[in-house]
Amino acid sequence: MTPRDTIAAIATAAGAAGVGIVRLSGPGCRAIGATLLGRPPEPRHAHYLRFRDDDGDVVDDGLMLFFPGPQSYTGEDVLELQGHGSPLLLARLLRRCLGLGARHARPGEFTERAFLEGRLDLAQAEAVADLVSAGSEAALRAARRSLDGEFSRRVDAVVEGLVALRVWIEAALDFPEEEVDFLAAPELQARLRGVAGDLDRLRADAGRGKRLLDGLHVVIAGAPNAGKSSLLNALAGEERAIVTDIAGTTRDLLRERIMVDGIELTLVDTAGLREAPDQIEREGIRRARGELERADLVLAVLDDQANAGPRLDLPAGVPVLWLHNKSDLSGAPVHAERHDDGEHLWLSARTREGLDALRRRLREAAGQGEGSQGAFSARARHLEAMDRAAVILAQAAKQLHHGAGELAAEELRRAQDALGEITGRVDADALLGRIFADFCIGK
Ligand SMILES: Nc1nc2c(c(=O)[nH]1)N(C=O)[C@@H](CNc1ccc(C(=O)N[C@@H](CCC(=O)O)C(=O)O)cc1)CN2
Ligand SMILES: Nc1nc2c(ncn2[C@@H]2O[C@H](COP(=O)(O)OP(=O)(O)OP(=O)(O)O)[C@@H](O)[C@H]2O)c(=O)[nH]1
Ligand SMILES: [Mg+2]
Repeated sequence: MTPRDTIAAIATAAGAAGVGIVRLSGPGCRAIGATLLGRPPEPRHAHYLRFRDDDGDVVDDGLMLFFPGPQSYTGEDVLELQGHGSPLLLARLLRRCLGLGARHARPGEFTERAFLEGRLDLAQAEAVADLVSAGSEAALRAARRSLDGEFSRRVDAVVEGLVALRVWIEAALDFPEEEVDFLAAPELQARLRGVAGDLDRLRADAGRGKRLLDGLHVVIAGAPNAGKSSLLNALAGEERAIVTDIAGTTRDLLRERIMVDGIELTLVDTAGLREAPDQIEREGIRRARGELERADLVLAVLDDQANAGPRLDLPAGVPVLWLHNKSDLSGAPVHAERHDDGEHLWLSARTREGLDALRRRLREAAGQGEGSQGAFSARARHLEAMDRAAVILAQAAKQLHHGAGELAAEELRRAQDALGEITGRVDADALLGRIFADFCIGK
């Protein structure tokens, strides 16, 4: 292990605040602390002191905390200088530390060191960032769970299942006279299906976790003049989009981050879908279609007076909520109906009647309902790794079926590596040790 240098940064947000913290990590912490305090700092003790420049001028008064490694956030020696939350003061305090031999930390470097020291795995380190940037209570809870290792434990459980399978297969290969029977054993096939099922469930839960973090991507679509832009404005609570009674008003995509009862979501207003007369509008419609492909939820806006207008042609597989707008004109009462093509709501963007019911649906769709219980945060990177592992597992099942044990074992190892990328620790050896401990091949 090469000795690391000592890093320093202002750990608190930019801007004036009650208190601000300069944090250091690395082997120089003890000496820098001793220089500033005039004696070695006691471990985990709050020292009150005056922070001074190298020429003795008082910069600030504040607290010093020294955490000797490995009992610290990074696992290295950590020093914290807690001063008043003035950006100018904190910059001076930081400069003083740099003068004493520390260097400026790169973004994420403290958490990176915590990972390198084995204090956190990769998924947990990512959860630290997700926790800090969470835009909703549910996202916060999910990031908390990932930081506590719930996601990592689920990944490890699947990896453990894979390793156990591989050990079986490899054992079978070592006894060639019994190999064929052993590989074809229904129990082995069933176990492989079991692991694949666990992976599927983990993938689904992680997908939910990702949606919680990213916020729901909601696209408003419909015929021209149906009231799409009016709906965006009503939900945003501000006149963001231009509304006129001219069909074809909206051309560009208009994105709004909105809060619905404390949940953040992205709403996208789009050009009305029709055979457009001009080139600009046609481009707008092309963009609208592209956006629909990426939607988590489509709000399909219909003008409730225009009985059964032309069918909207929406991409398959995207959840749709049908909104019968302008109910104030059609006279239809505000209500909901469930049809074969999904749920239909009657509302009025103008009078705002029915908007609360829509907000409730959005809230449910964002996973803030019952569904978010027990969710953990996850990222696209994690989902991609699980997708790869699932494809490889399907391949392994085929090979096992054909009695190609050697190849199946190799695929299982690749699936394991793919999942290992999530936590960043492919400690197969440790797992193998644990599994071999209660594997009675030698008996
Ligand atoms: N002042 C301050 N507050 C902070 C942090 C920090 O770095 N400084 N954190 C930074 O993100 C978070 C807390 N994370 C931390 C995680 C572990 C340890 C730590 O010292 N762990 C030791 C001791 C455990 C114990 O005494 O029970 C250990 O695990 O061995 C400290 C902070 C949030 N609040
Ligand atoms: N009475 C009534 N009028 C509405 C309602 N919603 C929208 N309108 C009116 O319908 C017209 C079209 O509204 P927009 O919000 O611009 O419709 P749009 O779907 O965005 O139209 P394009 O951008 O052209 O595709 C405007 O005159 C709105 O004031 C509603 O709920 N009730
Ligand atoms: Mg519009």
